Amino acid sequence: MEKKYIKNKNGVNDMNVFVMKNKREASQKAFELMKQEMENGADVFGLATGSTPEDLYEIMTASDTDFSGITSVNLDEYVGLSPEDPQSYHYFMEKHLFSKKPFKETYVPNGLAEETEESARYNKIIADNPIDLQILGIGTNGHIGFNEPGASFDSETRKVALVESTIESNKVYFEHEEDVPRYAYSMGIKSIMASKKIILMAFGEHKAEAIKNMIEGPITEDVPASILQRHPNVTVIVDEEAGSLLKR
Ligand SMILES: N[C@@H]1[C@@H](O)[C@H](O)[C@@H](COP(=O)(O)O)O[C@@H]1O
Repeated sequence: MEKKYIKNKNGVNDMNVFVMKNKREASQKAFELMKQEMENGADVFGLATGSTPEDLYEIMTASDTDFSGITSVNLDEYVGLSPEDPQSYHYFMEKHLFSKKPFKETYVPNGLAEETEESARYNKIIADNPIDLQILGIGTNGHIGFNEPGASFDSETRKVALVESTIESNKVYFEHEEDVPRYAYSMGIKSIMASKKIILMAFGEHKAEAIKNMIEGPITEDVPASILQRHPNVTVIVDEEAGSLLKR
């Protein structure tokens, strides 16, 4: 089952919003859009971590689609974690996708690198590999990547401090709360906005408020994802729970 809403906004771009029955169907939809983009020549993907894209990555790995011509650029990484650390986003990407499907090139920020050098290195990677299709999740507070509320819409890759609610949400992935890193390297909002197309997915009731604010609320740095209203090509794919507060 699929319902499509185009949210008309005065003076800003329309967003394609698909409300799907569940995460599986939503991820299948995202995969179809991804394949369409590949047929249209897309060869650089911006990729995300977290529970949101897990099913999409599973569908990608189970498919016979060839990704060996695709370059991927990930959104973020925890500062202080090595790529081999099972809690790192490097490890997550290897486990869920890269170890199963060969890509041409894969980039993730290096959590062990020094701040200034790493930010410059990653900004150059993004400049050299303009993103055709960016996959996004969303935090319960409306963050994208690790761009927390208050992040400048002009931001590029940099070291960011995670806010308390993000640490709280992410502690389920760690044995002890004090193990959750307090900082991350994150692609900035300006770089996310530079991608040609964006697919943002969200699942579960706990995301409903963020989805409503992102699509129907004012464009404000207090809700980082609200900037997507200004992007010319965004598709939002949610399950019924995450879409439950949207106006029909
Ligand atoms: N930095 C990541 C984001 O890229 C992700 O979209 C979000 C939601 O996570 P989840 O998909 O697990 O709900 O939070 C994390 O903190």
